Amino acid sequence: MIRLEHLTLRREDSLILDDVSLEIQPGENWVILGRNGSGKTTLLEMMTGYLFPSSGSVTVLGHTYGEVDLREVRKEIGYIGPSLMEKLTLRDPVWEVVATGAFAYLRFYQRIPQEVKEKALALLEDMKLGPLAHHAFGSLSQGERKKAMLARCLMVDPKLLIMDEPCAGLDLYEREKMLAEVDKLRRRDTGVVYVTHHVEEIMPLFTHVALIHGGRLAGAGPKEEVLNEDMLNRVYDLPIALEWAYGRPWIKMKPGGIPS
Ligand SMILES: Nc1ncnc2c1ncn2[C@@H]1O[C@H](COP(=O)(O)OP(=O)(O)OP(=O)(O)O)[C@@H](O)[C@H]1O
Repeated sequence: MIRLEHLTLRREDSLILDDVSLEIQPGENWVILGRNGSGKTTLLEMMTGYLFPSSGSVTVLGHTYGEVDLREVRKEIGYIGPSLMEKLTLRDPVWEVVATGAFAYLRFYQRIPQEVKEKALALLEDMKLGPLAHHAFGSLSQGERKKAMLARCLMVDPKLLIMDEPCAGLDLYEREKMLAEVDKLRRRDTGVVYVTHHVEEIMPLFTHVALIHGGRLAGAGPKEEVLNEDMLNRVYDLPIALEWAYGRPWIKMKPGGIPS
């Protein structure tokens, strides 16, 4: 589904990505985990074709970037990230913001087909946002906006869904509601790539983890293999205790990590 081969990105004197290779097969759902500034967003932007590597190649859904019309590839990819959220019109009704996903528009300037409206309303209903469908998008809480963004992506039944920290800024309750919706993606034939800082967001839906550290892949593979205390201690430079419960990994901090 995605093949990244020897990706390197240089900016001025720094190496932002350093020889990253990763293969994501159909049926796998991946989390990209790493500290601030480790290169996670850069990697996602290469998968969506918004950024090109200094060297290496990116193949997504069978298309090698640089050889295809990226607009065509993007029709098959859903994306949730901070940059898109900022562009949406806050006074538009929620259902209309969701419906724009059918055409990859930011706003409608023409009549919206009835079947598109019905699909948007059904997706909102499924996410328990039905009662808010006719409210202004800007009146929603942060968590409700994120769920509406997910509904917007699902308007086209994407083959691949790329999510950049969708739970950032959410309180515990809103985060868990969002994660429950993310986990429901198991019912669909959509591959998911999900960037986060937080180990506990790795829901049962996810099969694989890539740990990125200083622009290099520190580990990549089935989540139970990659997520171990040695690896986390190394990447986060903290004495971390890891536990699996309810199908999710959780971390606890052992004392003595940060010098006082
Ligand atoms: N255009 C640029 N020019 C120079 N440096 C850049 C540029 N874009 C990103 N960087 C640097 O590359 C590194 C990786 O950035 P990136 O946004 O991919 O990290 P991240 O893992 O997503 O971080 P965070 O978790 O904080 O969002 C950072 O050190 C950042 O400052």
